[in-house]
Amino acid sequence: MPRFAANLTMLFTELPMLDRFAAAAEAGFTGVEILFPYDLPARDLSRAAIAAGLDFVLLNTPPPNWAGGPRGFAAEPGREERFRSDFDRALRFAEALRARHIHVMAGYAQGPSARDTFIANLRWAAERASHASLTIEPLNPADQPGYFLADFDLAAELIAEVGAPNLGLQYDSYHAHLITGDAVAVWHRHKGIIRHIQIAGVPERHEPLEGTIDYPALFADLDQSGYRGWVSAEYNPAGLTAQGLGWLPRRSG
Ligand SMILES: O=C(O)C(=O)CO
Repeated sequence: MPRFAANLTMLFTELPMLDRFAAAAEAGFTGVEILFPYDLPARDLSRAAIAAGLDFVLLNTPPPNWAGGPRGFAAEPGREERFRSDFDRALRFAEALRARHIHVMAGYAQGPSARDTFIANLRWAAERASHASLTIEPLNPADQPGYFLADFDLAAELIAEVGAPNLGLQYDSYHAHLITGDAVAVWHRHKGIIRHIQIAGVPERHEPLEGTIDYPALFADLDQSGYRGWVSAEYNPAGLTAQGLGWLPRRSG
């Protein structure tokens, strides 16, 4: 079985952030991620993760107002300086939290200049954080209209063009389904460069229980394919988080 992480931005929101760590460990998760952890001190988050015995798996580069708002701006021409200072902030958090991955968010821009800007920013970030693992993730255009990265083949192309060993693909089955209609095919097509996985039920983004994607089969396939990364639960629970965890194999470590 893969290792499972809880996305604490979306799961256990019945509790204050620092209490979500213990709840995730109690539920059987062995790792956590937070989309935008920037409104709490990194040392408090780190202490909570250590106290709960959890690995910190992933955080995102900050959006313009740190903990909310649009999804980054790495592909936005003219905002390179802001990208760099915010990337350094993400890096400081990632180091304090010993986070496995930093997800570099593209932001909202289109066309060749956005592509060039994204590539240049990714090259800069990959070199600056050569010891860190960076990811990029296509988001579906219904949820994030105008987001630059909404295509898995484009993401693969960009990763090849940047050519940095520490840059890989973040595959979210929910976004993959909404973008292509076949999330499992996306996994098979791109598994060679996928270094982080997020899951949700489709199309509602609730629990990955039943429906369009056969998750037990996908988990078995991840094992057979030798996937060594994390699988993160990034969904909006339909009710209380703990009541919807029937899909989670109890021992995921
Ligand atoms: O912003 C989103 O919807 C994401 O999936 C981030 O990982």
